[in-house]
Amino acid sequence: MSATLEIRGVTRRFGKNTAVSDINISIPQGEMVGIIGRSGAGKSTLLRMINRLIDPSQGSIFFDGAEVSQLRGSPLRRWQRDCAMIFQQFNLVPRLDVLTNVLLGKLNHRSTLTNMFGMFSRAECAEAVAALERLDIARTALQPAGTLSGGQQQRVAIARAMMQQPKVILADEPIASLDPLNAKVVMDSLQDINLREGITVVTNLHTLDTARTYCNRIIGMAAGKVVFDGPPEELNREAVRLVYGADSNGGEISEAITSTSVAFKQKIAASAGPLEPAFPGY
Ligand SMILES: Nc1ncnc2c1ncn2[C@@H]1O[C@H](COP(=O)(O)OP(=O)(O)OP(=O)(O)O)[C@@H](O)[C@H]1O
Repeated sequence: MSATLEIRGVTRRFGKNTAVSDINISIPQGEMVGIIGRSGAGKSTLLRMINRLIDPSQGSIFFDGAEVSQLRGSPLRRWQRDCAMIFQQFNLVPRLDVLTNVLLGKLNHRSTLTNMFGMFSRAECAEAVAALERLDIARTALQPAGTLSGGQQQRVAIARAMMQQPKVILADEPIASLDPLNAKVVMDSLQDINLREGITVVTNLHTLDTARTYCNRIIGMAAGKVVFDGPPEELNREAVRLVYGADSNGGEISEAITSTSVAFKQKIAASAGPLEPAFPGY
């Protein structure tokens, strides 16, 4: 069954500041969508509204025809299970072992009573190990999660998300804290899940080349609005300028400064002079 995520006229204000302004997006099931934009463009706020970590000030969000922006109680918990979230800082419990962290993804599937006893079934443990194996980190299963590298921790977070058997995965800057090689492993994993399970993936990304490489649709945000929505091949120089703006000297934004990929780093190193980022964080 194909389920579409619909964002209709969604606005979010914080006091007088409008973080997200009248956004309309329709995402059919199975798309891999990258949301790009400068810091403060409203990317995280948008994802957090979809998952209902915060509520819209105006507008509605629908999934498979149901208005998720109105859900309360157990239907809301079901939506938050169907719509798994991955964060830049992994959000694991560092002192708990990796396997238990992954099993925590099952909590929303179980009754409060079962959760109180804290017991996981053999089938759930086997599922968690299989999720870790798929992400090539099963050997870390009994280590405290806090002892793993950033890249490994993000893979644990993805395994935990998979335990929710989600229909949608929202990833908020999933590779922003990782070195380029770990970033690639994490993006490869998200892409594999998208392609093999048909799970919709919507991910905020700081780096344009990552969005181009992995996403079949790119949404560019600037000042809370969608200023680009299309396939990577349509994201031309003019569209990039709309999303990121001109630099402080009025010059063009170079794609390389929105990149952390190994290929771009090598290109920068080989270029004639040092490339100063026009704004920090990109
Ligand atoms: N809880 C909050 N309270 C007040 N203002 C907020 C809150 N969350 C976000 N904002 C504001 O909303 C705007 C959009 O922030 P948001 O974090 O969504 O941007 P972003 O594009 O995700 O940026 P970044 O890439 O730096 O994470 C910013 O002006 C931010 O200061």
